[in-house]
Amino acid sequence: MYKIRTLDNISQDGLKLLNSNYNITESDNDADGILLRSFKMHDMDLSPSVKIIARAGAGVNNIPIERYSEEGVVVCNTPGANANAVKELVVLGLLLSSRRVVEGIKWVRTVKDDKDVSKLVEKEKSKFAGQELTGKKLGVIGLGAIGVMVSNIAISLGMEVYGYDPFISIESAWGLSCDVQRVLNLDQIMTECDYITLHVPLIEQTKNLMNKEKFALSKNGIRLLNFARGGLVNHNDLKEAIQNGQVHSYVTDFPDCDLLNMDNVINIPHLGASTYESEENCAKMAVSQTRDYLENGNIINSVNYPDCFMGMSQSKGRIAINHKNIPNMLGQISSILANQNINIADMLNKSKGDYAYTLIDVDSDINGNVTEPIKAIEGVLRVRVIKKD
Ligand SMILES: NC(=O)C1=CN([C@@H]2O[C@H](COP(=O)(O)OP(=O)(O)OC[C@H]3O[C@@H](n4cnc5c(N)ncnc54)[C@H](O)[C@@H]3O)[C@@H](O)[C@H]2O)C=CC1
Ligand SMILES: O=C(O)C(=O)COP(=O)(O)O
Repeated sequence: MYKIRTLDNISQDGLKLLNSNYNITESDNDADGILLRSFKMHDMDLSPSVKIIARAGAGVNNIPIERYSEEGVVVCNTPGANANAVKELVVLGLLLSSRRVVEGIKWVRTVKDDKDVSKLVEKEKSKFAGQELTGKKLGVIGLGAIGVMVSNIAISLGMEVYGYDPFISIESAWGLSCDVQRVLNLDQIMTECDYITLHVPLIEQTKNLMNKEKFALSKNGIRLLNFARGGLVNHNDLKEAIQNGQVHSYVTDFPDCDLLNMDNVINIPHLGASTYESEENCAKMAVSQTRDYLENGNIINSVNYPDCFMGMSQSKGRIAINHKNIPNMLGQISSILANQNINIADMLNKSKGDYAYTLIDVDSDINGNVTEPIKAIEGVLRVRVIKKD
């Protein structure tokens, strides 16, 4: 029986995929796997029972990945599962920053008791005139699952799209419309574009990516959209850029006290991924990845350990070892197996950065004579025996 802890609301359609071998636990002390969305885990010490953390979503800046990696815990996310939902909200963001609909709706509420609303509307509507998207230049920073979709839909809206991503994946490059213009440095996006939208992860290198220096390069009156993370934008610098007219409007999915009452800031309460479809997609992926890891040792969409897939074990037993990516690990593991006269039927060893994973199918039962010496190897972080059903 496996125990799963949920730290956020996870779609029931996903949780339904947990079969009768699974229980949801309320306790922090006995979970095998954790499912979460944006819950901040930085202050959370994990119980040694936890083997996998699945983020039903894309961003993993709410998880202390390095610390958990050292504990041999696999952290995975669900790439692309909520991208369409975010793309659609970005389209709304482009429109909200162009057409003064928000102010218009607020104003209409103030005149709702007026006897001749329609006459008043026609008289006052010029106050809320805006601009069109067609023909404007859009800079897309980050061309991953979301950035590609946003770029492509902006092309169909008639925008001129400039894309910047020095680390673009082959898959994203294939998915990107050939009408998107490739930009090799961020400054070009700043100088060329009327609209800029951010789709990069929040990591050390992207913190305050939008700052005083960047705003100083921009045209007057740009529209900045942030559906990625608040920390990508330096809020003090943004305030100044709004005050001096460089930024006409800022549409963000990450409201912050500093900006709540500012005109020209449209705050959305982190709704990018909040559609039934996206919540279901993310939860289903997160649950199935969690199950595959717990039941078969397969790693899918991990952000800290290498992806490894050997299907279901057809052998007598399977042993899964999370370890540091250092020399002679395989040599030491296989000699322990050899000493116990255990034959290796199949094996996979892969690494990702400082960490590695070894999955071995063996033709004999695995017991403490094997697992204890493997655990004692320097650099081994976790050893798990997975039995065939
Ligand atoms: N508002 C919301 O509800 C949601 C927000 N997000 C945020 O959006 C971010 C992006 O999501 P996805 O597109 O699904 O992720 P992704 O991993 O598919 O794409 C991220 C892209 O950013 C690029 N990148 C990384 N560092 C860069 C840099 N310094 N400059 C330019 N490009 C860089 C990567 O090469 C990659 O192509 C997430 O990390 C998350 O923070 C994601 C989903 C929902
Ligand atoms: O997937 C992401 O990165 C998101 O920001 C979505 O967050 P949520 O699952 O809506 O709490």
